[in-house]
Amino acid sequence: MAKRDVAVLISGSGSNLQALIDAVAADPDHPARIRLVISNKPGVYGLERAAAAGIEAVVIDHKAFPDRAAFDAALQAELEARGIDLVCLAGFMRILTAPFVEAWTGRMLNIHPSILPAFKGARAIDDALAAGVRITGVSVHYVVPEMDAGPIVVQAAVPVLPGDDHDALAKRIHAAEHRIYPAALRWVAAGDVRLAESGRVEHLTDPVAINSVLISPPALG
Ligand SMILES: Nc1nc2c(c(=O)[nH]1)N[C@@H](CN(C=O)c1ccc(C(=O)N[C@@H](CCC(=O)O)C(=O)O)cc1)CN2
Ligand SMILES: NCC(=O)N[C@@H]1O[C@H](COP(=O)([O-])[O-])[C@@H](O)[C@H]1O
Repeated sequence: MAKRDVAVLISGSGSNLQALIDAVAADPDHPARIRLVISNKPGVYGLERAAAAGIEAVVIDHKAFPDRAAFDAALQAELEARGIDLVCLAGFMRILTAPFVEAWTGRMLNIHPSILPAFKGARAIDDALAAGVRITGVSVHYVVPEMDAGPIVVQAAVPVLPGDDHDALAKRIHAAEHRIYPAALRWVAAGDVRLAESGRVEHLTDPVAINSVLISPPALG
């Protein structure tokens, strides 16, 4: 089966990008290959991670465009030029326009630091802390025009511990993200998980096997 050509879109540190890079590099038979990294911000550490992995990286600075549609058109041109057929948003912090997202229906994933639909948006970890929940988590979902409303591929629970501040919870959240995003990429790239015409996510592999591996929260602390 031909490998899926993947682009990873970032805006910052790129720890999820690194988790995807490491997972793909660890398996010569991985169904995906990361061909391109795109950042909407210059100078971010994720670009150094791409360079260290020998992956082509480009900056498409959203501030250089008059509006979202123009920025998204530049993204689309870059993705088409390189024959990308699967996009992973990994800490990519720009809301994308509906025409762009609809062109990638079923072929664009996002990692979000909450158990969606709870705590949508750019401040999910702080919002969970402010809400006083004892359990939060992480979600991988297909991207749809409505922000963080796409069909769920997989979720994992992450406990909120007494005394947690943003950094303590973020560390635990990231550890869970770095486990479930590589798993989700493998399943989608292999065709074990797909978005049906109905809008439902179909797990062609035994969903119990998938979810039982991933629900267990990471080690506490
Ligand atoms: N059309 C969609 N675009 C994006 C989605 C989506 O589901 N549909 N997911 C986001 C990722 N995301 C949460 O997971 C998210 C990222 C950024 C924001 C946001 O408010 N961005 C602001 C700028 C914030 C900043 O620059 O720090 C904005 O775009 O004006 C909300 C949710 C990616 N895109
Ligand atoms: N709403 C989107 C959002 O909050 N995304 C979050 O940004 C972080 C990026 O970290 P990284 O750059 O180290 O991968 C991740 O925790 C990701 O879930």
